[in-house]
Amino acid sequence: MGVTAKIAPSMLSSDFANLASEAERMLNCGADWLHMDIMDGFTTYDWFVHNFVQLLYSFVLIRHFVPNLTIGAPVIESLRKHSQAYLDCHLMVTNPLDYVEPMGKAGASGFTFHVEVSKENWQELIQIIKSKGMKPGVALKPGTPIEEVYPLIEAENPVEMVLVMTVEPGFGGQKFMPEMMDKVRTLRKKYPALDIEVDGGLGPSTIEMAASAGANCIVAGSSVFGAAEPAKVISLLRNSVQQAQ
Ligand SMILES: O=C(CO)[C@H](O)[C@H](O)COP(=O)(O)O
Repeated sequence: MGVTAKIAPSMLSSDFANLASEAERMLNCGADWLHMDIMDGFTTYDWFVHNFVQLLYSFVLIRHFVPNLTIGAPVIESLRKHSQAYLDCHLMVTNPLDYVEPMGKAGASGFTFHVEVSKENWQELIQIIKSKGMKPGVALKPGTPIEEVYPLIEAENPVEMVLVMTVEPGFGGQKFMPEMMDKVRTLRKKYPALDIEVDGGLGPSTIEMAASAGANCIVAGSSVFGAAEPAKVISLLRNSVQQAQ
């Protein structure tokens, strides 16, 4: 396949009050990356707008992307002071462009934005993300067809990773959606050297499906942080990806 396994514990499942030591613990357990979920909140009002005013989507009436609030650039900046790890940042926000500069300054390593909110400006986004020294990635929600990311992979200045969401974005601990594996298989067949990340519900019981479909970057939150021996889970995830290649 020509891609390497990257196991990225989702820090969303960590003890945020002890983020630096949780990060160090994961790296000592064998993590390659630390996955950082940046979310912008989603109120009842936003839900109404999101669901009933879809036609006005392109006029930017959707104010928030997910129904949860997590961390932002200040937390990335704080963590960066304690760790040289690759910080794989997943921006579940409506206006990713607003976050590029602060996230770059804070020390993010990867900046993955959502295709659903970047239809008009993905070229500009990729260019600015790269100019700030970050690796650009594009993510898609379960309901978004895979074809929507092809132009971003085939562009002259392309994204370097595709994140296939295997749960609805917003919360850790949800059930893995096996039907998303068709997207991964299609991507892997079409782009043998592409980094393909999966996120949501990954753990010992679901990794075989993701690995055999062709995913090489594995985000895992509750299965790693909830394990008595996280190192064993990380090692199992890595072995599954390597054996599938
Ligand atoms: O992006 C996310 C939620 O939007 C999380 O990274 C994801 O759900 C990982 O958590 P878990 O492994 O517990 O499902």
